[in-house]
Amino acid sequence: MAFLTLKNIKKSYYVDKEAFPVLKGIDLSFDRGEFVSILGESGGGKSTLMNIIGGLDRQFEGQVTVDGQVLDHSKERQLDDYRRSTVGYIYQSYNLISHLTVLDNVLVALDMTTLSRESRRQRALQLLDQVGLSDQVNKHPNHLSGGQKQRVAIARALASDPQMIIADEPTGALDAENTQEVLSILDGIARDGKLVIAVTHSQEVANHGTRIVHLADGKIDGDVKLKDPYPLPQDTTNLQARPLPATAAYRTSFKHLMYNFWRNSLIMLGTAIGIFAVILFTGLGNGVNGYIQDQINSMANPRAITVFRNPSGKKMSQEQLQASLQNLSADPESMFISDHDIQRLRNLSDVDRVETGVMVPGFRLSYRNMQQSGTTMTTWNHSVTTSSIKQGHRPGNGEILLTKQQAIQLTSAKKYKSIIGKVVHLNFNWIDKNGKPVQISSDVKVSGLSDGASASTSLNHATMFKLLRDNDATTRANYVAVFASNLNNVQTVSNKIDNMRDNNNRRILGTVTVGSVLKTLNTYVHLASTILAAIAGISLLVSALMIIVTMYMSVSERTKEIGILRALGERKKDIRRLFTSESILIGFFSAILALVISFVVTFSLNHALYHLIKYNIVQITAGNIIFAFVIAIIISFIAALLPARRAAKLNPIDALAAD
Ligand SMILES: Nc1ncnc2c1ncn2[C@@H]1O[C@H](COP(=O)(O)OP(=O)(O)OP(=O)(O)O)[C@@H](O)[C@H]1O
Repeated sequence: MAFLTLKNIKKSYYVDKEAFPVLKGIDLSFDRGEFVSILGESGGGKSTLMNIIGGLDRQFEGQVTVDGQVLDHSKERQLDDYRRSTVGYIYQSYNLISHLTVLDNVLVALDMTTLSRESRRQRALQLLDQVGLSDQVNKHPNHLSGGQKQRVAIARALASDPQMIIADEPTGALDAENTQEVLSILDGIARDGKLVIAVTHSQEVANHGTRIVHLADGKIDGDVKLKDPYPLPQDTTNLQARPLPATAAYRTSFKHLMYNFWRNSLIMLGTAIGIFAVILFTGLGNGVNGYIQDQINSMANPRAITVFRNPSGKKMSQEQLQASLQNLSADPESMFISDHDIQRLRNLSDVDRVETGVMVPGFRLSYRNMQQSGTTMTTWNHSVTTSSIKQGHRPGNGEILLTKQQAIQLTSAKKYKSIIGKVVHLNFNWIDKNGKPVQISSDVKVSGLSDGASASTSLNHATMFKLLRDNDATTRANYVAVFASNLNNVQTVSNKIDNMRDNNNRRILGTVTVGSVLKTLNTYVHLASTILAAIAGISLLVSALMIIVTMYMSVSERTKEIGILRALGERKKDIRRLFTSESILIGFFSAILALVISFVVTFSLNHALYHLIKYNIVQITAGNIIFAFVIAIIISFIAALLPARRAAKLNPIDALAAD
């Protein structure tokens, strides 16, 4: 049984629905060990026939049987396997892949065999040695002569050890010497027991073979046997073919990326700038958030919840509650918190400590002949951090902490610090147990000065209570500082306090937390950094468009390569992956570049601003880095989808015909 049989092959091309018959019923059979030349006039359909035999053309009538198996042209997969394992192509115009070295051009075919990586390399080197190119393996094709190029193409065609070599005018572009060399190589291939079918215009070339088939007007009009086919060798173990592994696609993409290094570097730089902007703005958002938190925490204990009486009995916002503090002077009694309620606060879960305090809405200070009126004086509690004391220390027994402003008013802008340690006279009104007004007045020593913003004028608890008791004033608390056991509990505890009800189901207490102020601030910062990151996202979108354009350009530049790879047996999927993998590599390297830029800029910004704010204002987290990589890879993958799809859909014959 013949190795290859063609039965009644008919093929027409259609131009504007008009059929142009090219092959009009071809019946041929070929054996291994034959070197068949196909002769015929130009336009006679020789290349068309070769494409059908080679499994590149699926639109024809008739039957092709190879090694006893009928090729099913409706099954693309089967044809891919057939081209990969059974056919090797040699073209007039060599069709080497220009961005790959001579060695890599041969390895492209070997990647689709089951040989180990090292064996593939060894085989490629051995084949190149056979065609006399062992000293050219690392050159790129454009540095080779025509004859050398054709020998690389022959080595590539033989790489996967196919049973059949199809050569379309293999010597058409070669001089006499190179023609002789190529012909003797082809002859050697047939001697090795393979079927060689070569299309040629030259009778002289044709005479080299074992058989000449003549094609005219779409039919066979001559079939002359010059010699017997070469005998088949005893050892017929063939290489096993396999589909192209993904790693090979990534390797080829990487090489292509490197081949167009400068162009790709610019694209990566463009993409990296977009990713960098996203990283920077999110890092800046983190930094500003942290900075504000740090600032507030240095002034007030974030676990502290300041509790006041809720005079309305209804739900109140923090602002409404603070506004209601004017009741402290208008109706002080309405603001006292009962012992029972304080006990309820102490009984709450997740609470570390409860400190009762008194807040006095107005007071007067005198020092020597200077007078000063203040609006709020409180008992010192642990919600205020000592860092808000700028000079001196927190008030001890018989002491008072003033604000810097008060000190200036009682002395002068220059000598205000001199008041620390001096005795001032304090005077304020409060009420007794029956609600009658009481005047309180006493000498107190200035312990220190606060910045005024985070700590008001304060006495310690013992001093305040002693003053009140000595003057028969009530010592009932009108505010309580409650400390949550940890930061995460602040909101829950605060909500519980806000929700405490009396017998009439009216709310009793209201809370003020630093955390909620912080939360509002952070919401704004978060919003601002999200907006900035979204703007940066637009530049990412531009980067994605840039990748799409580049990939489309790459597809049209590499159309011929797509044809070559399809002829070698690559599937549509492999072609798609060729482009998606390149794009993903671009995304990946862009992300690395973006990270380098981000770290340099972050370091410089933080370094430049540190002495101003004592804080690293840009803070890039591991999450930001992972996000940058994920987004870069997703964007580059999506950007490559359409171009890759277009590449995969190309008809291999049209792709091979591309310039
Ligand atoms: N895609 C196509 N669409 C329409 N007509 C085509 C197409 N490809 C080839 N043809 C036509 O089919 C005929 C046969 O072409 P083919 O390339 O097979 O001839 P050939 O014998 O190989 O010619 P040559 O020796 O000049 O290379 C020619 O007339 C050509 O114009």
